[in-house]
Amino acid sequence: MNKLFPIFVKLDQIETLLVGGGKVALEKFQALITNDERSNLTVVAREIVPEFEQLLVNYPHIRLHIRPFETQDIENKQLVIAATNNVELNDELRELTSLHNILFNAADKPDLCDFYLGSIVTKGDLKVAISTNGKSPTIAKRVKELLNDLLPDEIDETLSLMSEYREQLKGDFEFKVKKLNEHTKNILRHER
Ligand SMILES: C[C@@]1(CC(=O)O)c2cc3[nH]c(cc4nc(cc5[nH]c(cc(n2)[C@H]1CCC(=O)O)[C@@](C)(CC(=O)O)[C@@H]5CCC(=O)O)C(CC(=O)O)=C4CCC(=O)O)c(CCC(=O)O)c3CC(=O)O
Ligand SMILES: NC(=O)C1=CN([C@@H]2O[C@H](COP(=O)(O)OP(=O)(O)OC[C@H]3O[C@@H](n4cnc5c(N)ncnc54)[C@H](O)[C@@H]3O)[C@@H](O)[C@H]2O)C=CC1
Repeated sequence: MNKLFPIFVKLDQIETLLVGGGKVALEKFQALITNDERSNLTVVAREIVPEFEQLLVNYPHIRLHIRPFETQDIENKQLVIAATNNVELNDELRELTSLHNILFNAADKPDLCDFYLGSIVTKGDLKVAISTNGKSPTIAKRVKELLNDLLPDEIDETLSLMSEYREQLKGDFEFKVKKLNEHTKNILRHER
Protein backbone atom coordinates (compact mmCIF):
# COMPACT_ATOMS: atom_id res chain seq x y z
CA MET A 1 0.00 0.00 0.00
CA ASN A 2 1.14 3.50 -0.78
CA LYS A 3 1.30 5.40 2.53
CA LEU A 4 2.77 8.63 1.15
CA PHE A 5 0.76 11.70 2.11
CA PRO A 6 0.41 14.15 -0.80
CA ILE A 7 0.62 17.85 -0.03
CA PHE A 8 0.67 20.84 -2.41
CA VAL A 9 3.49 23.17 -1.50
CA LYS A 10 3.71 26.93 -2.19
CA LEU A 11 7.19 27.14 -3.65
CA ASP A 12 7.18 30.94 -3.63
CA GLN A 13 6.77 30.94 0.16
CA ILE A 14 9.62 28.61 1.06
CA GLU A 15 13.29 28.31 0.11
CA THR A 16 14.40 25.31 -1.91
CA LEU A 17 17.92 24.11 -2.61
CA LEU A 18 18.69 21.94 -5.63
CA VAL A 19 22.10 20.25 -5.60
CA GLY A 20 23.41 19.02 -8.94
CA GLY A 21 23.59 20.32 -12.47
CA GLY A 22 23.22 17.24 -14.67
CA LYS A 23 20.32 15.89 -16.73
CA VAL A 24 18.38 14.71 -13.69
CA ALA A 25 18.86 18.00 -11.81
CA LEU A 26 17.56 19.76 -14.92
CA GLU A 27 14.46 17.53 -14.86
CA LYS A 28 13.87 18.30 -11.18
CA PHE A 29 14.36 22.01 -11.90
CA GLN A 30 11.77 21.83 -14.67
CA ALA A 31 9.36 20.03 -12.35
CA LEU A 32 9.71 22.85 -9.80
CA ILE A 33 9.61 25.78 -12.19
CA THR A 34 6.73 24.40 -14.29
CA ASN A 35 4.58 24.42 -11.18
CA ASP A 36 5.64 27.89 -10.09
CA GLU A 37 7.95 30.11 -12.11
CA ARG A 38 8.39 32.21 -8.96
CA SER A 39 9.82 29.31 -6.95
CA ASN A 40 12.46 30.52 -4.50
CA LEU A 41 15.31 28.34 -5.61
CA THR A 42 19.07 28.06 -5.21
CA VAL A 43 21.06 25.71 -7.44
CA VAL A 44 24.50 24.48 -6.37
CA ALA A 45 26.49 22.27 -8.71
CA ARG A 46 30.13 21.47 -9.25
CA GLU A 47 29.39 21.46 -12.98
CA ILE A 48 26.28 22.29 -14.96
CA VAL A 49 25.18 21.00 -18.36
CA PRO A 50 24.94 23.81 -20.95
CA GLU A 51 21.18 23.42 -21.55
CA PHE A 52 20.50 23.85 -17.80
CA GLU A 53 22.72 26.95 -17.55
CA GLN A 54 21.05 28.35 -20.67
CA LEU A 55 17.57 27.79 -19.25
CA LEU A 56 18.51 29.54 -16.00
CA VAL A 57 19.16 32.75 -17.93
CA ASN A 58 15.35 33.09 -18.15
CA TYR A 59 15.05 33.05 -14.36
CA PRO A 60 17.30 35.81 -13.02
CA HIS A 61 15.83 35.49 -9.50
CA ILE A 62 17.20 31.96 -9.16
CA ARG A 63 20.60 31.82 -7.52
CA LEU A 64 23.20 29.62 -9.22
CA HIS A 65 26.52 28.64 -7.63
CA ILE A 66 28.87 26.59 -9.76
CA ARG A 67 31.02 25.00 -7.08
CA PRO A 68 30.88 21.99 -4.77
CA PHE A 69 28.17 21.96 -2.09
CA GLU A 70 29.09 23.72 1.16
CA THR A 71 27.41 23.13 4.53
CA GLN A 72 26.11 26.71 4.75
CA ASP A 73 24.09 26.17 1.53
CA ILE A 74 21.34 24.60 3.61
CA GLU A 75 20.97 27.70 5.79
CA ASN A 76 17.38 29.03 5.66
CA LYS A 77 16.22 26.23 3.36
CA GLN A 78 13.03 24.27 3.97
CA LEU A 79 13.39 21.80 1.10
CA VAL A 80 16.52 20.19 -0.33
CA ILE A 81 16.61 18.11 -3.50
CA ALA A 82 19.81 16.30 -4.43
CA ALA A 83 20.39 15.03 -7.96
CA THR A 84 24.07 14.28 -7.97
CA ASN A 85 25.01 10.57 -8.13
CA ASN A 86 27.45 11.36 -5.28
CA VAL A 87 26.87 8.77 -2.55
CA GLU A 88 28.85 10.57 0.17
CA LEU A 89 27.15 13.87 -0.58
CA ASN A 90 23.73 12.20 -0.35
CA ASP A 91 24.61 10.84 3.08
CA GLU A 92 26.00 14.20 4.21
CA LEU A 93 22.87 15.99 3.01
CA ARG A 94 20.62 13.44 4.71
CA GLU A 95 22.40 14.06 8.01
CA LEU A 96 22.48 17.83 7.71
CA THR A 97 18.82 18.11 6.68
CA SER A 98 17.71 15.84 9.54
CA LEU A 99 19.69 17.94 11.97
CA HIS A 100 18.02 21.14 10.74
CA ASN A 101 14.49 19.75 10.21
CA ILE A 102 14.62 20.25 6.45
CA LEU A 103 12.69 17.95 4.11
CA PHE A 104 15.04 16.03 1.83
CA ASN A 105 14.80 14.26 -1.53
CA ALA A 106 17.64 12.37 -3.21
CA ALA A 107 16.80 11.53 -6.81
CA ASP A 108 18.85 8.33 -6.81
CA LYS A 109 18.20 7.13 -3.25
CA PRO A 110 14.52 6.57 -2.35
CA ASP A 111 15.53 5.22 1.08
CA LEU A 112 17.05 8.58 2.01
CA CYS A 113 14.01 10.62 0.92
CA ASP A 114 11.44 12.31 3.17
CA PHE A 115 9.28 12.84 0.09
CA TYR A 116 9.10 11.89 -3.58
CA LEU A 117 8.24 14.05 -6.53
CA GLY A 118 5.11 12.98 -8.36
CA SER A 119 3.99 12.98 -11.95
CA ILE A 120 1.74 16.00 -12.42
CA VAL A 121 -1.34 16.59 -14.58
CA THR A 122 -2.38 20.25 -14.79
CA LYS A 123 -5.50 21.75 -16.38
CA GLY A 124 -5.51 25.36 -15.27
CA ASP A 125 -6.30 25.33 -11.55
CA LEU A 126 -6.87 21.60 -11.48
CA LYS A 127 -3.80 19.60 -10.54
CA VAL A 128 -3.52 15.84 -10.08
CA ALA A 129 -0.38 14.32 -8.57
CA ILE A 130 0.51 10.68 -9.21
CA SER A 131 2.73 8.42 -7.14
CA THR A 132 3.65 4.77 -7.63
CA ASN A 133 5.30 4.61 -4.20
CA GLY A 134 8.63 4.76 -6.00
CA LYS A 135 7.94 1.49 -7.80
CA SER A 136 7.79 2.78 -11.37
CA PRO A 137 8.18 6.47 -12.25
CA THR A 138 7.65 5.47 -15.87
CA ILE A 139 4.17 4.16 -15.08
CA ALA A 140 3.48 7.40 -13.18
CA LYS A 141 4.38 9.25 -16.39
CA ARG A 142 2.04 7.00 -18.43
CA VAL A 143 -0.86 7.51 -15.99
CA LYS A 144 -0.23 11.25 -16.29
CA GLU A 145 -0.55 11.03 -20.09
CA LEU A 146 -3.74 9.00 -19.75
CA LEU A 147 -5.36 11.49 -17.34
CA ASN A 148 -4.20 14.38 -19.45
CA ASP A 149 -6.13 12.98 -22.41
CA LEU A 150 -9.12 11.98 -20.29
CA LEU A 151 -9.72 15.25 -18.43
CA PRO A 152 -11.48 17.85 -20.58
CA ASP A 153 -9.67 21.19 -20.99
CA GLU A 154 -12.96 22.93 -20.13
CA ILE A 155 -12.64 21.65 -16.58
CA ASP A 156 -10.79 24.86 -15.72
CA GLU A 157 -13.79 26.95 -16.82
CA THR A 158 -16.01 24.76 -14.66
CA LEU A 159 -13.70 25.41 -11.71
CA SER A 160 -13.99 29.17 -12.20
CA LEU A 161 -17.78 29.01 -12.44
CA MET A 162 -17.95 26.83 -9.35
CA SER A 163 -15.71 29.26 -7.51
CA GLU A 164 -18.14 32.12 -8.33
CA TYR A 165 -21.15 30.02 -7.35
CA ARG A 166 -19.44 29.09 -4.10
CA GLU A 167 -18.84 32.77 -3.30
CA GLN A 168 -22.48 33.64 -4.01
CA LEU A 169 -24.02 30.85 -1.93
CA LYS A 170 -25.64 32.13 1.24
CA GLY A 171 -26.54 30.04 4.24
CA ASP A 172 -24.81 27.90 6.79
CA PHE A 173 -21.98 25.49 6.03
CA GLU A 174 -24.20 22.39 5.79
CA PHE A 175 -26.58 24.09 3.37
CA LYS A 176 -23.67 25.17 1.15
CA VAL A 177 -22.17 21.68 1.09
CA LYS A 178 -25.59 20.23 0.13
CA LYS A 179 -26.06 22.78 -2.68
CA LEU A 180 -22.53 22.30 -4.02
CA ASN A 181 -22.90 18.54 -4.00
CA GLU A 182 -26.25 18.70 -5.82
CA HIS A 183 -24.85 21.10 -8.38
CA THR A 184 -21.80 18.99 -9.21
CA LYS A 185 -23.30 15.49 -9.09
CA ASN A 186 -23.07 14.91 -12.83
CA ILE A 187 -20.66 17.62 -13.81
CA LEU A 188 -17.84 15.48 -15.19
CA ARG A 189 -20.31 13.29 -17.07
CA HIS A 190 -21.75 16.39 -18.80
CA GLU A 191 -18.34 17.57 -19.91
CA ARG A 192 -17.20 14.31 -21.47
C1 LIG B 1 11.47 7.62 -5.87
C2 LIG B 1 11.57 8.81 -6.84
C3 LIG B 1 12.33 9.85 -6.06
C4 LIG B 1 12.28 11.25 -6.66
O1 LIG B 1 13.09 11.49 -7.57
O2 LIG B 1 11.46 12.05 -6.18
C5 LIG B 1 12.28 8.46 -8.12
C6 LIG B 1 13.40 7.65 -8.19
C7 LIG B 1 14.05 7.15 -9.35
N1 LIG B 1 13.70 7.45 -10.64
C8 LIG B 1 14.48 6.74 -11.50
C9 LIG B 1 14.36 6.72 -12.88
C10 LIG B 1 13.43 7.43 -13.67
N2 LIG B 1 12.63 8.46 -13.23
C11 LIG B 1 11.85 8.89 -14.25
C12 LIG B 1 10.92 9.96 -14.19
C13 LIG B 1 10.38 10.56 -13.06
N3 LIG B 1 10.71 10.24 -11.79
C14 LIG B 1 9.87 10.84 -10.90
C15 LIG B 1 9.82 10.60 -9.53
C16 LIG B 1 10.56 9.69 -8.78
N4 LIG B 1 11.70 9.06 -9.20
C17 LIG B 1 10.23 9.34 -7.36
C18 LIG B 1 9.14 8.25 -7.32
C19 LIG B 1 7.84 8.64 -8.03
C20 LIG B 1 6.81 7.58 -7.97
O3 LIG B 1 6.35 7.25 -6.85
O4 LIG B 1 6.41 7.05 -9.01
C21 LIG B 1 8.84 11.67 -11.62
C22 LIG B 1 7.48 10.97 -11.46
C23 LIG B 1 8.65 13.07 -11.10
C24 LIG B 1 9.82 14.02 -11.28
O5 LIG B 1 10.98 13.62 -11.22
O6 LIG B 1 9.51 15.21 -11.48
C25 LIG B 1 9.36 11.65 -13.09
C26 LIG B 1 8.26 11.50 -14.16
C27 LIG B 1 7.99 12.88 -14.75
C28 LIG B 1 6.88 12.88 -15.73
O7 LIG B 1 5.72 12.83 -15.33
O8 LIG B 1 7.14 13.03 -16.95
C29 LIG B 1 12.15 8.10 -15.41
C30 LIG B 1 11.35 8.13 -16.72
C31 LIG B 1 11.62 9.23 -17.64
O9 LIG B 1 12.38 10.15 -17.34
O10 LIG B 1 11.05 9.12 -18.74
C32 LIG B 1 13.19 7.22 -15.07
C33 LIG B 1 13.90 6.20 -15.95
C34 LIG B 1 13.09 4.94 -16.11
C35 LIG B 1 12.91 4.13 -14.83
O11 LIG B 1 13.90 3.77 -14.19
O12 LIG B 1 11.74 3.91 -14.47
C36 LIG B 1 15.43 5.99 -10.73
C37 LIG B 1 16.45 5.04 -11.29
C38 LIG B 1 17.74 5.77 -11.67
C39 LIG B 1 18.76 4.83 -12.27
O13 LIG B 1 18.48 3.64 -12.50
O14 LIG B 1 19.90 5.31 -12.49
C40 LIG B 1 15.17 6.29 -9.39
C41 LIG B 1 15.92 5.77 -8.18
C42 LIG B 1 15.39 4.45 -7.73
O15 LIG B 1 14.26 4.06 -8.01
O16 LIG B 1 16.18 3.77 -7.05
N1 LIG C 1 14.76 10.34 -9.71
C1 LIG C 1 14.85 10.36 -11.00
O1 LIG C 1 13.90 10.81 -11.66
C2 LIG C 1 16.08 9.84 -11.70
C3 LIG C 1 17.26 9.66 -10.99
N2 LIG C 1 18.42 9.26 -11.61
C4 LIG C 1 19.66 9.27 -10.82
O2 LIG C 1 20.06 10.64 -10.57
C5 LIG C 1 21.47 10.78 -10.46
C6 LIG C 1 22.03 11.97 -11.25
O3 LIG C 1 21.97 11.70 -12.64
P1 LIG C 1 22.60 12.68 -13.76
O4 LIG C 1 22.00 14.03 -13.66
O5 LIG C 1 22.47 11.98 -15.05
O6 LIG C 1 24.13 12.73 -13.33
P2 LIG C 1 25.30 13.69 -13.82
O7 LIG C 1 26.57 12.97 -13.54
O8 LIG C 1 25.02 14.21 -15.18
O9 LIG C 1 25.18 14.94 -12.84
C7 LIG C 1 25.64 14.91 -11.53
C8 LIG C 1 25.74 16.36 -11.07
O10 LIG C 1 26.08 16.39 -9.70
C9 LIG C 1 27.05 17.39 -9.49
N3 LIG C 1 27.83 17.13 -8.28
C10 LIG C 1 28.53 16.01 -7.94
N4 LIG C 1 29.14 16.20 -6.75
C11 LIG C 1 28.81 17.44 -6.31
C12 LIG C 1 29.11 18.21 -5.16
N5 LIG C 1 29.90 17.72 -4.19
N6 LIG C 1 28.57 19.44 -5.04
C13 LIG C 1 27.78 19.95 -6.00
N7 LIG C 1 27.47 19.27 -7.12
C14 LIG C 1 27.97 18.04 -7.28
C15 LIG C 1 27.91 17.35 -10.73
O11 LIG C 1 28.64 18.55 -10.90
C16 LIG C 1 26.81 17.18 -11.79
O12 LIG C 1 26.28 18.43 -12.16
C17 LIG C 1 22.03 9.44 -10.89
O13 LIG C 1 22.48 8.78 -9.70
C18 LIG C 1 20.87 8.68 -11.52
O14 LIG C 1 20.94 7.30 -11.27
C19 LIG C 1 18.40 8.98 -12.95
C20 LIG C 1 17.23 9.08 -13.70
C21 LIG C 1 16.02 9.57 -13.13
